[in-house]
Amino acid sequence: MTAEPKIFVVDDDADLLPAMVEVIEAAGLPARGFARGRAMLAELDPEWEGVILSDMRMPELSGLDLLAEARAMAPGVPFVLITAHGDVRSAVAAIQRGAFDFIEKPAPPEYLLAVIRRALETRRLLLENRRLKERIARGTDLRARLLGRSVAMRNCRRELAAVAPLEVDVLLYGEPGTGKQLAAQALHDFSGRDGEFVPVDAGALTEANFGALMLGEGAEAPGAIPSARGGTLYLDRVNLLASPLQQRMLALMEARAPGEGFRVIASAHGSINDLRRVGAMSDDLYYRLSLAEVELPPLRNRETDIYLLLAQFLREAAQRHNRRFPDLTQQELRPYRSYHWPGNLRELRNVAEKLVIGLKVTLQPQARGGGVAVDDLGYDDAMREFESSLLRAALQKTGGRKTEAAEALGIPRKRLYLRMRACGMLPPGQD
Ligand SMILES: Nc1ncnc2c1ncn2[C@@H]1O[C@H](COP(=O)(O)OP(=O)(O)OP(=O)(O)O)[C@@H](O)[C@H]1O
Repeated sequence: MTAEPKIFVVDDDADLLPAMVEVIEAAGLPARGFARGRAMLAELDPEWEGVILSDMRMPELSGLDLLAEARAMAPGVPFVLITAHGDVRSAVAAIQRGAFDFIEKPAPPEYLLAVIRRALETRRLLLENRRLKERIARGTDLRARLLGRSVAMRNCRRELAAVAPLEVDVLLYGEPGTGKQLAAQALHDFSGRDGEFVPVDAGALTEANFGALMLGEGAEAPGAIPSARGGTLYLDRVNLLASPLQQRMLALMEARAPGEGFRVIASAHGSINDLRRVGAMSDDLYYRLSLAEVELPPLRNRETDIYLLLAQFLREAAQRHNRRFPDLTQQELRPYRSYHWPGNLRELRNVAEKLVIGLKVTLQPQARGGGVAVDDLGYDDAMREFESSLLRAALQKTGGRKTEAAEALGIPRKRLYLRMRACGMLPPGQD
């Protein structure tokens, strides 16, 4: 039989062993025979979904000794001992030492098969139960890391928990400060991958430094890709990766050996479709990353989370600075819910920090095209923020058609490109 064996049969009797394997396989259960216990132990994997059936009397390693070693190596794998007729003492000892069951010789085939089927079912239920518990633990832990009770956040966590263990690359998208890097780290931690989580700012990669930073060519450090082998490469701001570098990245992703490669989690401020519309992403990379994309919702769409997050960030800041938790009146708190939060959770965290150390906080009322708190961003950044939301809105309205967007804004097409470049919406070299 070529299928993975479900039953290991151990017996030193050269006639009985093949006969038992034959009976079991005839019942549709792939089995493998071993004349020695040690040979079986060498093949035993603690995650195996099968069952061990072993004779009691064997010269090298008795059935009871084999039971003890198998229990130590793979405690969840059921072990059924075959004892001589009337050998009550061995049968009792086997059960006391954790055997699943015992069978007296000579056992009718139907009885043997019934015991094996019961043991297999027990094993299946045990593994299923464990996987279920792991899934629940993953969900609970995600809740503790990515805070928020809003429907948007709950959906987001559900999607993250679903993609975490899969062997697929992921695109996380959302406005600045919505928790993309936090989510990427959580995806890595729950992926079951043994390797490292290696973050790289794709916006800072150039043709000149790509080889050194990504592959370690001519550099002292090993490079991000070798470091992420068996783990996760977090490509932050993938929308800013220049087109030729997108091609190089894609080739490296395609060359990954199954099971040994690095998983890519990319982040961008827009969804895959947005990025394609503004021409920031090649079709090839698009198809690679479009399998799994998860949006991190903006804070203004998670109104019910604001106080909860503020309280948490205040607690953390108070602890960090060894200050007391600030008293805030209802009136002082009211603007927090209606404010636009362009910097999202990062901005809320900064505000909490200011409140704890006693600095003045001014939340500007929302302006059209995205409210911006000049206080927190500074004039230049605030203007850029305003300009990019204006450009994004025009492009969105025209389905990404730049000529029409330029017309709608009343500026020449060339100027639209220049302004998109200035706002980091176009990779260098594309116009
Ligand atoms: N759901 C959340 N619960 C608690 N803290 C959060 C949550 N989301 C984000 N944060 C915190 O907000 C800050 C910004 O998060 P993060 O750096 O992950 O955002 P980002 O989307 O990657 O930002 P950018 O796009 O600017 O790189 C971090 O301090 C992070 O710990």
